[in-house]
Amino acid sequence: MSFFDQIQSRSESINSLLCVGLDPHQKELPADQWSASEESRCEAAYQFCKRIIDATAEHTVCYKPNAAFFEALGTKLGNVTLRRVIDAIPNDIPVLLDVKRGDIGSTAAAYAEACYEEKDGLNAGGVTLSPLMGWDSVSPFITGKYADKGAFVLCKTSNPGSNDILALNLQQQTVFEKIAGLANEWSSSAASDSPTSSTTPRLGLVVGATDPSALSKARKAAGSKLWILAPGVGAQGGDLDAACRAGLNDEGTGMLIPVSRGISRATDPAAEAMKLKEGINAARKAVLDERGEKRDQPGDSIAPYQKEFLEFSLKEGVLKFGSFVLKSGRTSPYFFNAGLFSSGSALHKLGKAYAAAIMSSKELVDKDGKVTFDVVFGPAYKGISLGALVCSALYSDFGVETGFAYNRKEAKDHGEGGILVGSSMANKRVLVVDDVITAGTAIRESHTLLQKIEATPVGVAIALDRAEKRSLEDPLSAVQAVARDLEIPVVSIVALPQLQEYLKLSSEYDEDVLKLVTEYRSQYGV
Ligand SMILES: O=c1ccn([C@@H]2O[C@H](COP(=O)(O)O)[C@@H](O)[C@H]2O)c(=O)[nH]1
Repeated sequence: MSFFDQIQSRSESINSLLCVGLDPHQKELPADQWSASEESRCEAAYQFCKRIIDATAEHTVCYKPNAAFFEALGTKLGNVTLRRVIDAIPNDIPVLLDVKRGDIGSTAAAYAEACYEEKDGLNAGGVTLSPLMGWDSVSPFITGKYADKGAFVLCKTSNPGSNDILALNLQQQTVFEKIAGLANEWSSSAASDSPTSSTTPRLGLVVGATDPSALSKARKAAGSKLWILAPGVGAQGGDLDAACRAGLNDEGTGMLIPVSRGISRATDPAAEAMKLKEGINAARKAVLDERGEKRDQPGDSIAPYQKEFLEFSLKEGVLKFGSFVLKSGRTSPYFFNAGLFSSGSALHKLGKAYAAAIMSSKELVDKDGKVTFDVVFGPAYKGISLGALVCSALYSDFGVETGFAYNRKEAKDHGEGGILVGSSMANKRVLVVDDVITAGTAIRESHTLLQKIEATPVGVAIALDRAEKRSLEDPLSAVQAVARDLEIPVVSIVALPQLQEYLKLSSEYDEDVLKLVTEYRSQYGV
């Protein structure tokens, strides 16, 4: 079983997200033993760790010895003691060696041997790494003969100094968000190279429990599959509830809370570990209940990605409030023009919002978390760029690999010819991506085209669903009519209820705007 599979399976079987740290600080060892000799220092450190292991084994998902404290014991026996400690850990408990390595590929390969080799190395199952030297410094730890190992890369560490570099702003995101996104990409590409083609992640992130806002951004940037190691609860003062709210994935897991001094300095480490495990589980339950309640508010609640989408749509002028006469003759208090998404940052965010909507939908993701389509199809013209953005964001944010195809409006009679370009769609399940559905004509045309080439259309993703009746005599919206006639789900990033909800929560708009949108919804909404 791979490292992260072991973490997952042990976490489930003992119902815990606790990771016990093994840090034999000099201060915690008897002073006379420390000063007597390297041998006695090492024996004291070993006994210190063994006592914690014996007291906490039933509560911890894994153990995290920090190499620094063992190196500090002495050059003769420091590493030997670390290996003795690792050997004292029961076989069914994974060992995460906190070494924070990072070096050029050939040196990283030597570090990996030292950390992982069973005979002459430390026999760890996973490690912590610095990602700042890039993919070639990380890959030796998780590919080739170490494909079953795993690594947590430093993303936004728990110390105050983590703001000096990791929180700096790049063009569209912070350094740590960039790291989170890269870790997701690296993890997927490492997994796709493997002969077993397992989709289990190979990488996780270290994001301090001391910064819940960073935790939430890192979770968003990394997607829901990567495990986050969130140190800082206990001696560093991190807020457990806030950290869980920000970092847990949709299933209320995907996060390990490592605690070292908070356990080793307790008078009863066993009781403290149990208390921590239960405290973490109570926080998980509260978060899931909170999220469940939100989900239960039919149609109106607004997810973070939806709020963000509305915010940047307003900023870009794509979404406007005012008085707009529509083709239908109705006067609408808002107007949405996706053609105005015209900057790199807006397009990047747009793709991410579509991907988040698709991955949050019950209709396009099966119960095992797999998408129900093989190819993303962008119909000409607007759908072409949208489809490409969606396909790319599904991969970068969720590690979901699909094909991409689009059509030309005019068949080409030279070169590759024909009207379809990109991934083959025959006998494949296809998701159609477009901006909005007005009358539904374009989507119906795409549907006919796909059926002609023996592709199976399985859904449509759009940016905004106006969710309004087509006419007062026809109670269905254009989206509902498409879904009914074509018998496929239509998923949107947002619909009219979220727009209304956004206005309720936002302090930026005049109350009149909310009033007009509310009136419009009650008059025309489905
Ligand atoms: O961002 C980070 C990365 C690693 N650590 C390590 O975790 C433990 C925390 O010890 P506590 O006693 O629970 O505070 C320690 O080994 C650190 O080196 C971290 O704290 N923050």
